[in-house]
Formats: sequence, structure tokens, C-alpha cells
Amino acid sequence: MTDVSVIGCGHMGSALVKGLARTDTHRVTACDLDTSALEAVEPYCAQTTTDVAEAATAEVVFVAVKPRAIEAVLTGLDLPADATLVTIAAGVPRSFVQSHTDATVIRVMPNLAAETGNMAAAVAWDDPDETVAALLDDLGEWVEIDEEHMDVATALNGSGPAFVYYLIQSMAKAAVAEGMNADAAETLAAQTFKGAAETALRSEESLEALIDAVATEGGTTIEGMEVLWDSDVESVIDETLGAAAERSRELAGGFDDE
Ligand SMILES: NC(=O)C1=CN([C@@H]2O[C@H](COP(=O)(O)OP(=O)(O)OC[C@H]3O[C@@H](n4cnc5c(N)ncnc54)[C@H](OP(=O)(O)O)[C@@H]3O)[C@@H](O)[C@H]2O)C=CC1
Ligand SMILES: O=C(O)[C@@H]1CCC=N1
Repeated sequence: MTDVSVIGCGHMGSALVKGLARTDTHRVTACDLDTSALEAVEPYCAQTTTDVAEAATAEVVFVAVKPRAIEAVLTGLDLPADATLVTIAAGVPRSFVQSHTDATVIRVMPNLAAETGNMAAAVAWDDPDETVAALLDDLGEWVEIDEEHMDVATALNGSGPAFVYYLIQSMAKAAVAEGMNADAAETLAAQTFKGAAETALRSEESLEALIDAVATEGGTTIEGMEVLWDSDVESVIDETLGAAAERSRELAGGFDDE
């Protein structure tokens, strides 16, 4: 049983609390100044508190407040050297967080699918931490990266769910334009993303080979693929991720190491 606290129970913090509740190997303290945020996560954790000092007794402390609030939270958070602080804030360098605490700092870029145990997360740390690794295993898939790649991870898997929702919506809209019922179209589009993602994760085939497997010779898929290959979709996606990563770099510019 690992004592974990989550400071900031908004969108991402509540997804972490709910995801951790899916297994019974954590004792979670949820902390937020907003009592309505705490009420929403109360069924999923051992205790809720508005007092950061109560959250500071955990072995692993996730700080899940907005980047602009992180310095105030760190200033009021007195962690011992044997604690681990996990920062998930976009654009906030690990060195900035480390300069405000005696705890070991690990930087993670998670995503909202933590709530269902399907998170994709990127992790930057000095040394692997088995306790945090086990926590992340319970929340989904994670990979270790160099911190210099955290801005692109923020775009790819942190912001990524929003981009995927947009793509699901676009495919569903196209089916609706052909006359399909909107609910049916959204279910089919979303499940198609889920199934394709599962195959991409589990298959040893390349993505090109997976495309080939769908595209029966003389069939329907190749007609659609020709449109995609001739379009600027790839460069639009490159620009989309580029814009999000650039914003992460801009945010980082506001945090000097101390
Ligand atoms: N949303 C996402 O998909 C992802 C977010 N992140 C990162 O997670 C962090 C949180 O983002 P998100 O969940 O979207 O933001 P939210 O605004 O939804 O949640 C932040 C929560 O923290 C609370 N809070 C603010 N100050 C304090 C404090 N001093 N003590 C305790 N709680 C406090 C806020 O309360 P109040 O609203 O009253 O200020 C709010 O409930 C950000 O740093 C973001 O970069 C990372 C990956 C994905
Ligand atoms: O939009 C944001 O800034 C946060 C970080 C990644 C996802 N949401």
C-alpha cells in the first residue's frame, strides 16, 4: 500500500485520483482549495483535505495545479528528503521544482485517460523509482524520456487526447453528412480509434503494413488513403503538435531555476 497525495483535483488531478482508485494498492489523499473539486473525488480516495500540510505526509506527492499556481504551492509544501514529488505541469522544468523542495522530483507528462487506466505518460527522472513506476503502471502505459523532449511529449500525449477527439469528431461528422445517425457515427468513429490504437500498440507489424492490411486491393480503403496521401494533413498535424510544443517551451521560459 503506497501513501499518495494529489494536490490540485481539477481535470488532471481528479483523473489521477480516479485512476489510482481502480486498484487497491494506494491510499490516496486528495487536496484542493476548492471543496466542490474535493466532493467530486471523495468516493475515490481515502481522505480529502484543503490543507497542503496533510497532503505532505505521503510517500509520493503529485502536484497537479496549473503552471501559474505551482510556485505558490511549492512554497507552502514542506516535504522531507525521502519523499517523492511528481510534477505534471506543462512547461515547468524539473530543476525549478527541485529548487523549491528537499524531496526527489520526477517530472511526468500524463493524460486524462489515467481515469480509465489508459494513460499515455512520459517520465523524466534522474534515477528510476520503483514506487512511481508501479503507480504509473496502474494508470496506463509510460515511457522514460530525456527532459529535453518533455515539450513534444506535452504536445503528443498530454494535449494529444484533444487532437484525437477532434479527429473522431471529424470522421463522425463525415458519416453524418452521408446520412448516418449522429450517436451511431460517434460510437463507430470512437471505437474505430480505440481498436486501431490497440492494434498499433500490440502488433509487431509496422504502421504501413497495418494500413496495407486494411486496404484490400481494388477496394474502398485505398481510395480514401489516396486522398490522405495527396493532402496536407501530415503537415497540418506537424503544425498542430509544433504549436502545442512551442507553447510548452514558452511556459518554460517563465520559470528560472533558483
Ligand atoms: N488537463 C490535462 O489534460 C492535463 C493537464 N496537465 C497539467 O496538470 C495541471 C493541472 O491541469 P488541469 O487539471 O487541467 O487544471 P485545473 O484548473 O482543472 O485543475 C487545477 C486544480 O488545482 C486547484 N488549485 C489551485 N491552487 C491550488 C492550491 N494552492 N492548492 C490546492 N489546489 C489548488 C484548482 O483550484 P481552482 O480552480 O479553484 O484554482 C483546480 O481545482 C497543469 O499543470 C497542466 O499543465 C498535464 C497533462 C494533461
Ligand atoms: O493544455 C494544457 O496546457 C495541458 C497540458 C497538456 C494538456 N493539457
